[in-house]
Amino acid sequence: MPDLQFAPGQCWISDTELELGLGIVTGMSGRTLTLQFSASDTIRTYATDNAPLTRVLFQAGDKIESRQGWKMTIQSVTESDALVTYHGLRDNTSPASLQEAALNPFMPFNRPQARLFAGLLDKNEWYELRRETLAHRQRLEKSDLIGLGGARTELLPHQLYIAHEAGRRLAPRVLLADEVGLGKTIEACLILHTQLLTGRAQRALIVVPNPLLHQWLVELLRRFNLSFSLFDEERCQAIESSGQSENPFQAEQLVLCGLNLLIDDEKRLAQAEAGEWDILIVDEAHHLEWHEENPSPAYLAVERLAKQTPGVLLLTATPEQLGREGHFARLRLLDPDRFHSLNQFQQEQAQYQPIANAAALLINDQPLSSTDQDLLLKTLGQELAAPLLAQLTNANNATDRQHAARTQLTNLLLDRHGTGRGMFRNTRDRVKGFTPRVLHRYPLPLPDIYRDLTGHATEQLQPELLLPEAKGSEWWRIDPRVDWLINLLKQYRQEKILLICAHATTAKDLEQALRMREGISAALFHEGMRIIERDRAAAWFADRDQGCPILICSEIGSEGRNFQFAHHLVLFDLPENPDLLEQRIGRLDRIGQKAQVELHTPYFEGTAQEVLLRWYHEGLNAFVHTCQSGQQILEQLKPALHQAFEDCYSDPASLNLLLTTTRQLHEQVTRALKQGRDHLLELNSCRKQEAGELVQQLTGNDTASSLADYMEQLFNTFGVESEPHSKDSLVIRPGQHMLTEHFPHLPDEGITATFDRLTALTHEEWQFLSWEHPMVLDAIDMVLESGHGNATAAGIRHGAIPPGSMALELLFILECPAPKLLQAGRFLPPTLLRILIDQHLNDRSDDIDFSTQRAALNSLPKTVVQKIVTPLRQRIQTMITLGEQLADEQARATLQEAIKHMHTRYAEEQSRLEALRKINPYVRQSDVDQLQNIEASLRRHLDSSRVRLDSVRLAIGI
Ligand SMILES: Nc1ncnc2c1ncn2[C@@H]1O[C@H](COP(=O)(O)OP(=O)(O)OP(=O)(O)O)[C@@H](O)[C@H]1O
Repeated sequence: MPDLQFAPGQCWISDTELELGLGIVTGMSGRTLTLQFSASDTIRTYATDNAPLTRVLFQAGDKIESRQGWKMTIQSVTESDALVTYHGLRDNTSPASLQEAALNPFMPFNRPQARLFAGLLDKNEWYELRRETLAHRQRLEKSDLIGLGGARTELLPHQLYIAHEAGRRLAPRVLLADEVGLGKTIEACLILHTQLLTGRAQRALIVVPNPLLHQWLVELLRRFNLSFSLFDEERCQAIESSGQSENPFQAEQLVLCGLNLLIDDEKRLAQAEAGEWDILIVDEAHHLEWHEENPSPAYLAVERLAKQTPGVLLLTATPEQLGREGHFARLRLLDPDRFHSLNQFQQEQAQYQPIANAAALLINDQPLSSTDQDLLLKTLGQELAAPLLAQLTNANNATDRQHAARTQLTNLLLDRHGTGRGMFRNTRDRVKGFTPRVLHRYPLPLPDIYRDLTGHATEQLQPELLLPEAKGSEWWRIDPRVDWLINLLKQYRQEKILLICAHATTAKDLEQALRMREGISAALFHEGMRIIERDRAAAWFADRDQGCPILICSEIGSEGRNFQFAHHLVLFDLPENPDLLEQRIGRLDRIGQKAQVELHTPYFEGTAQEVLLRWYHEGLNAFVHTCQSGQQILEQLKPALHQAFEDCYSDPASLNLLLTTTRQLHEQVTRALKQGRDHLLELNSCRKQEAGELVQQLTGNDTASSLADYMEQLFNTFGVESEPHSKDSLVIRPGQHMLTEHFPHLPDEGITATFDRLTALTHEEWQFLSWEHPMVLDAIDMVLESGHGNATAAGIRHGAIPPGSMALELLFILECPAPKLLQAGRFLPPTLLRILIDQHLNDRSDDIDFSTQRAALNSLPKTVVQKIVTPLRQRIQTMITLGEQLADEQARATLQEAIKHMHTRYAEEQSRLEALRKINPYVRQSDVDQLQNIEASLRRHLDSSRVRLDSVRLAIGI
């Protein structure tokens, strides 16, 4: 590079760091010079012989700005002692002069035409990368599936349906109540992911039972790349004492904390309440006990948070575990205005039956009686229902028209009734694909030590707890269940076994028994251990090679944890609560379980243990099948069950009567649930067709994804090294000569990554690169926010551009500056408008596309380009002005289309909500109002959309 001619007071700009703004030469010494970049408060020293700097020189016609802020259009330029002075009209009124050192250092210098005229040109490949990036951003912002495809998850229809439904709402308030192990955590995270990526939420608080904290933390990071801060008392104190923030909950955007932190300490709760969250997620929400007169502290805490937070997601697999009252209470947290009276709620629940019946007839393609038709007319309104019913019942209509009417009526019914919008509940029966569950029963004789124990018959369920502690004659030395367990472990030597019992004492004793009697190492998991110890125990158990064969848990192990890598579950005792039994089994019987689930239950013959086991198995069929009705039946039959515990010695025949009654009730309740409210709820929790389409679209996106090619181009341009690692994976690391100091989310040691979903699911230690991965999103921003690639010039051999002539390719962006949460991009994403003008001012946009003829483009030395550009500056400016006019015309049509699309969407949505509101009290008036406000605001912002020149490419015929 030739030596550049520098002099103090001159204005230069850094080729590699445009963001520094204008720099003034402040000193020269030997072979170095110093520049001061006042805009960025930076001083840089360069070697004079290879400084990456370009001289800033303006010409007549250019607009410049002084340090004081006044503007001037240059009329002439003079030079003295290597410094230039500009002359023109100050603010277009009085004559003025401005020395180059007095230019405003903040003057934007990454505008493409300014760079073109200043000779600050990038390589052609940069321009191409920019153009592709603009096109990708446009596609991504318009997508309706944001947040759903980027997580490391299988694309499961029932989850995607819910996440798509709720994730797109502004401030979703829903109860996620899928049966155990169907993926509520994943659903909640998908909703959260969508809310965060679309800007609908920025601050999120997740509250979970303490034992599940780490599992959540890991799932959020590993599957969703969401880095939450784990809050406990220690962390709060650390933030307070560091002075970072008075309220620790204000110090972070994404916070995960245990429920106990909030209920144990009023100060922490008040701080969390003042956290200004956009969304609150509460896991295992059935813990929030509520009675009309006496709500629990946990309930009250969450109630306070839910009042302050626009979006609320409550998760529970067993919404009715604490009875209907509890269910009502959770819905009340979501919408206190709607659910103000338990009594009214219960009455409404009973009224859904006829509507559910009609929906079932429609879904099952069965004829509608005149009573059913009347009901549809009454519930949906004449206007809507009458034409559809006519279409359905007209025998002359083609079957596909009848089918369409049937589907539409079903959709209307599902839309407008029940807890549809406020609650989702998928069941195993509908989701399907789960492995079978098999029960193995092991009758054992009741040992004498337990025979004479006085106490309540229910205490026989865990008789070991009644024995006084006595060293040397502990229960586990004599209890036949322990011998049985040792044998089982020997039988399944190669397998992992999860054991759950009701109490921590039993768990601890069992661990001791296995160790002392057989030298078997067992991991322990109970409430007396610290969370970190529990996590360690779970990890030891999970370790395939070095891990222990058995994990012994007290009841807390039965909630929320993922142990589906094992398929043997020992129910050392049985809980007296069907939902709890399902929770226990759900540790293994959950998504991801590949083998048949083996349930092992030892019991003492002729005792309450046998009664309970038979009641569950022969009465409720609760072992091999999820029992939805169990809780309700227990409420009715509890006294009879307890009586059977008492009578098992004296009157074994009474048990048969109880079993018969239970079976009958089970059938009845199951039938009612299938037909009634819950059935409607199930149908609405995953509409098969829409869910299937979502899976199809996302799978299509995965396979058609051009991400790998795009990222390769990006890596090459930025100097990031990438090389294949193994099939479907690559290693990415910072290169020796990177263009930026840091490439986003690329640590010094590099990463291994894959673009393939299946590979990502089996290799959780690798990054899953999708269009939603933070590395990709931040790299897109980096390309677009820097001016890189927005001005280039190339020599071209092209029939339409004879040697010596030129053409200008202009990339404009039509953009709607609007707050992120309005999601204007759904209608008008930043839209790329490409215009190509030749030297004779002809629009050649449709004839010439350089991107398809990259080989014909040749790079030209900067000095050559500048020699060509300088005398043609006026002409180039005219070409740009013409391009702007053409782009404006194109933009008008695009904008009209976007506004029309937006109106149609909102009109549909509004009329749907208005109609829903009339008949479904679960739809809030605020939902309808909100929709109207959003539409008005969107319209305002769309109207103020503008076209901006993003990049230029000068093509010079050679
Ligand atoms: N789409 C998915 N892709 C991959 N794994 C999944 C998916 N959905 C769920 N899983 C896995 O299945 C298991 C159950 O999911 P999750 O914990 O979300 O269920 P849950 O309904 O919250 O369970 P519980 O009722 O026990 O709280 C977890 O190990 C989870 O990682």
